[in-house]
Amino acid sequence: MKRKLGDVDWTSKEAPASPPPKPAAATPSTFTSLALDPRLMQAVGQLNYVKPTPVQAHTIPPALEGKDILARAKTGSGKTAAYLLPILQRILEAKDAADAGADNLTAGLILVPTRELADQVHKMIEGFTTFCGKQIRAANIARNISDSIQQSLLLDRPDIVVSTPSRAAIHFNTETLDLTLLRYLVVDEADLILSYGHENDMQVLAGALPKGVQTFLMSATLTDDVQQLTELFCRHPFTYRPDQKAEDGESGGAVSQFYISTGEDTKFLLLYVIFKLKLIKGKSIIFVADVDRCYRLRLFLEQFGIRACVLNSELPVNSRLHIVEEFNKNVYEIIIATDENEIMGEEEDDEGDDEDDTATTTADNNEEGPAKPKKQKKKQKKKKQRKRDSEYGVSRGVDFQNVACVLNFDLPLTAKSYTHRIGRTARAGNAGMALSFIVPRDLHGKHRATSVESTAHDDKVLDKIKRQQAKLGRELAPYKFDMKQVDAFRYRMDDALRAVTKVAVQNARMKELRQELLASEKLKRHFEENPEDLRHLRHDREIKVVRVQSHLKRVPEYLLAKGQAASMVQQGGAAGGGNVPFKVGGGRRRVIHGKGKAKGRSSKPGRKDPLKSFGKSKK
Ligand SMILES: Nc1ncnc2c1ncn2[C@@H]1O[C@H](COP(=O)(O)OP(=O)(O)OP(=O)(O)O)[C@@H](O)[C@H]1O
Repeated sequence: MKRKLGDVDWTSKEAPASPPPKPAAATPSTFTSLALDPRLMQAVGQLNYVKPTPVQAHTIPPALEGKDILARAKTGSGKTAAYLLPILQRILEAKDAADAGADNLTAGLILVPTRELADQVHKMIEGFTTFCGKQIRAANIARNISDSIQQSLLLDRPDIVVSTPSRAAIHFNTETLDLTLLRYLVVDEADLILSYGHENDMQVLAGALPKGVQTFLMSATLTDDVQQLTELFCRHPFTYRPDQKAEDGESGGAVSQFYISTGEDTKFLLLYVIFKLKLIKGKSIIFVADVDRCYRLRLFLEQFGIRACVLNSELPVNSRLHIVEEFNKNVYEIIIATDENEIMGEEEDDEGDDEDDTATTTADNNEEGPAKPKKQKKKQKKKKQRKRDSEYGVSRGVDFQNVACVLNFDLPLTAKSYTHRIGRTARAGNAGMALSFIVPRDLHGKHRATSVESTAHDDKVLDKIKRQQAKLGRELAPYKFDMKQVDAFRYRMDDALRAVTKVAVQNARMKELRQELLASEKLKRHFEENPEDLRHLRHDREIKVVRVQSHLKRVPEYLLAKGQAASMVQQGGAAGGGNVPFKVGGGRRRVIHGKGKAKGRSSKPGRKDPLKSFGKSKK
């Protein structure tokens, strides 16, 4: 266990050899056949889990036998329960058998890269232990609470500690986190943990583990980092790494992926049309390149009466957690998010990167990353001055529930970021769509809305994404709007965009931050005491820093009348490009696919193509 991260030769990207997963026949198809404790089974039932997902079915049995687990399974496939259930089962067994000291030791340590994830995992533990009385106690020490509270939580020797590596290492060093009797270690989002700058902390923790700890490494992609951690923490792990096509087929819920080639200004136009006419049915997450862009989009949409929340590393952690919580309760329909930590961490993918593309592993690479052009470095330096939370993460691991569409308003800089972003939809077997705006080289620069550096790379990144997705048997299809119809909305877009000046964006950013800092204090109490008293605290209030143009809030009839006959969408050229993605919902509704040749026709009888009927919209 005392090996150093740097000791390992990572020239091969293959995971260490291990037996292949057992054949499907040997895997349990129901939770009952997993023979879990009745208290856990009751919770599973309450959570409406009908049967184990493939990763759960394959890994829970060997985990219950005490084997180390290395699991690579797609985003949203249920990896959290795949490690929590066997750990909880074994802790309950130990307690029932009145194992010496079982009541007074920290048996499980779960390491996650971000605070968002720590919160989520802790909530899942609470969910699974609902019927265990006080038998199992878990503490989340990544939370924004004072050191003294963290210490008192740890001194109480919770059965399970959920933490980021840095928090865990701090408490280990001050001897408040006692790992001497640890039995289970989980590294969740293992492909990320090093790229979040946790290398030194992982090293400290690896050296602190007692012999015989059972390790779980869970990841959506297999990178060199995962391999590095495997060597460091695992003993001949049982490896679950299904063929991606089979995985999609088995678990359902693959993401339908589309892209639209467009100019920078037209991105705003399409955004306005898509959301004002409610062309997407259900909740959406819009990803943008940086914090300013969050507010630019929010102010832009606000002028049309479209409310959205922003989510970025600048907001206090309590606000961020509350926003995700409320979004999952369907209080909000649109989140505009940045994933700046990922962008900072991995500006450059190597040519030919695939799903296993390499994340950087320097301890502080949230800020530095690999060598970059001077201009980029300068920009980063500027960003560094802003107060960012390096343990913020939204595109990875966070369980946004029932997201119909991930809209990449700005394309990410790497294919890996793309994979994680689109993983926020089509979770737990649901359908979902990813739509990406691409600014091709020839349209780059022909705009005045804003200059975002990332757009200069869109062509290149799109190629990488396509190659990566093709390897997984998935495809990105072009999607074309009938721009004649869309253009009828352009002057309104122009009016709105003109009002969103740089100063307005800065004011909005400051105003929001002030408000959220105030809210954060309330939220702190809320999280500690009573979750019910903050229903009214909304994060999508109008920011009101630009002049009100009330005419923009409604769409005149004459614009809608034009849409009666023809669909606003022209079907795309590539195979599968005829899909009409814009009717994706939460729950278990499936994407409606058009037939491809017939304009906008739904493949399901009795259901209308929403784009075709947009002329009748009551906007
Ligand atoms: N057996 C199941 N049946 C139904 N829903 C499930 C099941 N297992 C997990 N889920 C739900 O699926 C969603 C995704 O699970 P989870 O967050 O564990 O996925 P993940 O694989 O860790 O995703 P990511 O890689 O993005 O972190 C959660 O809302 C979870 O409650």
